[in-house]
Amino acid sequence: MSNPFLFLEYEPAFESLGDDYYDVVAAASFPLHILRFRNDELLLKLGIDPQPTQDQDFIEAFGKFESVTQFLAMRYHGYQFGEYNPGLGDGRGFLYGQMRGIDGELYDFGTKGSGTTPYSRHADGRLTLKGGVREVLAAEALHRQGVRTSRCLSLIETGEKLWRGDEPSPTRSSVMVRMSRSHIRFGTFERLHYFGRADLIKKLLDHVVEIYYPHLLDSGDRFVAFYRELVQRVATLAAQWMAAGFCHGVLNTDNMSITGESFDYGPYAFMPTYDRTFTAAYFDYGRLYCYGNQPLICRGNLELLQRPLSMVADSDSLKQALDNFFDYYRQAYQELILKKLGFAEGQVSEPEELIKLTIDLLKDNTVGYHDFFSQLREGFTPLWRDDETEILKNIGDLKHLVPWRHLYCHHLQSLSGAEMEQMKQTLQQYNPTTVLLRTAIEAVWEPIAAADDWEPFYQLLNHTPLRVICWQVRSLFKL
Ligand SMILES: Nc1ncnc2c1ncn2[C@@H]1O[C@H](COP(=O)(O)OP(=O)(O)OP(=O)(O)O)[C@@H](O)[C@H]1O
Ligand SMILES: [Mg+2]
Repeated sequence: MSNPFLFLEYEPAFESLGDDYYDVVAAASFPLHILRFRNDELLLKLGIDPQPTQDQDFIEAFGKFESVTQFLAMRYHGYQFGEYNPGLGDGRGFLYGQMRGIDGELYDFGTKGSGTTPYSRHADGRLTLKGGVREVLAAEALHRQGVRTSRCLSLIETGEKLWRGDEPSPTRSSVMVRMSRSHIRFGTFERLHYFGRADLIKKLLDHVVEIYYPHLLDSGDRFVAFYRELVQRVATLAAQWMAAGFCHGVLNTDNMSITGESFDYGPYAFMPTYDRTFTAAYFDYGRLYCYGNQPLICRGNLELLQRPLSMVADSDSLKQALDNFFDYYRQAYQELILKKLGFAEGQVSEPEELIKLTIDLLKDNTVGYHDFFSQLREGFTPLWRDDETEILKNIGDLKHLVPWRHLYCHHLQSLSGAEMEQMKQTLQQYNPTTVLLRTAIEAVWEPIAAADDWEPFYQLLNHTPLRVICWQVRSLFKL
């Protein structure tokens, strides 16, 4: 059986823009290739049957880099912690190829840890195995919580010794392949602005609208229409992170995708208790990218993007489009928190007070952010509607609990019996059973580091019952 990755119909969309936007690079060769993770769910999205796909196929394509495509290190700059950095670009990765999913969308395979490029700046071009494990886990956890995110297709251990300041060293190496909706970043446009290339900005914008926003092709000013929709997508993404209790950690403009998708999971963390100052990156001394700042930072990054875009689009219209950011954010955040509380869309007519009281309760007590919602999911019974003292009765003596229970019960009383039944499902769908707190990640990493024991890693990933995947395979291939 031939390797499906070498026979995919790759579509060189980004490559066709020409070499103003990238450098053709070669992959490193590694002393060892052990496949540590393969994402069969993504194969289904590409129309590839996982069953005959061998581990060796992944290794050949995404570890040894046998390929039918050219590898492109994408050029970009970015604002990092507020400072403009013109020395960026893919320094340890490249665009491996682009292909259509069965949904008709164009996807990227992008590598991380695949060797040096002209943008490596004296660094080694590598990814630590722990870094790869962390990125796989984050992407899958966020995906399961409904966050619009890139996902990892494969992680291969590569047998080199790496030296890092933030991991006990030498540490193990890996190479990852990520599937994302695009690796074009805000910083891709910022670089073109830096060089004063309005022509290249226009060409790239035409490409972005054509490929990623085709429904806007007939809009009056399609560049402004693209920006308007991007504002909404990024505001929604920020709301998804906030509801998931997730702190991305490095919201530089080179880590912001023009499709409004979340990606690059380096020093991220899920917060244990509600704390707006919770900060993921140890080097973020000023807490610039703390949990509570994320919406504001996203808005700020969108504002910075107006500089390159205004070289080819009306700047007043761009400014106006950004005015809607916090309306979009608030609406998306409210909907998500209501779902975490078990309510379906439209069931709570004036949700502001309930949401405020819920956040006050989480903020002013030491109850875990995820634990609170887990207890709702586990404890829920339709009887709560008749007796508010039964609601979360074992959670302990919390500040704001009495008024919170009263208000929650009031909203339950407006639901029908059928809606109360549906509530259980909503609570289960929006509140995951496993949360990726730092302790959970360390509990997965320690056995790998100490005894090369990968079982806890696979267990943490294996939420989706096998029968669901089998069913998907069967229905896809009409078995
Ligand atoms: N070990 C390394 N070798 C070479 N370049 C690196 C290395 N680590 C980071 N870089 C470069 O530093 C910049 C910032 O890194 P950052 O951690 O945001 O991105 P990344 O994680 O490498 O990649 P991505 O944003 O695609 O997930 C990027 O240009 C990246 O390519
Ligand atoms: Mg990055």
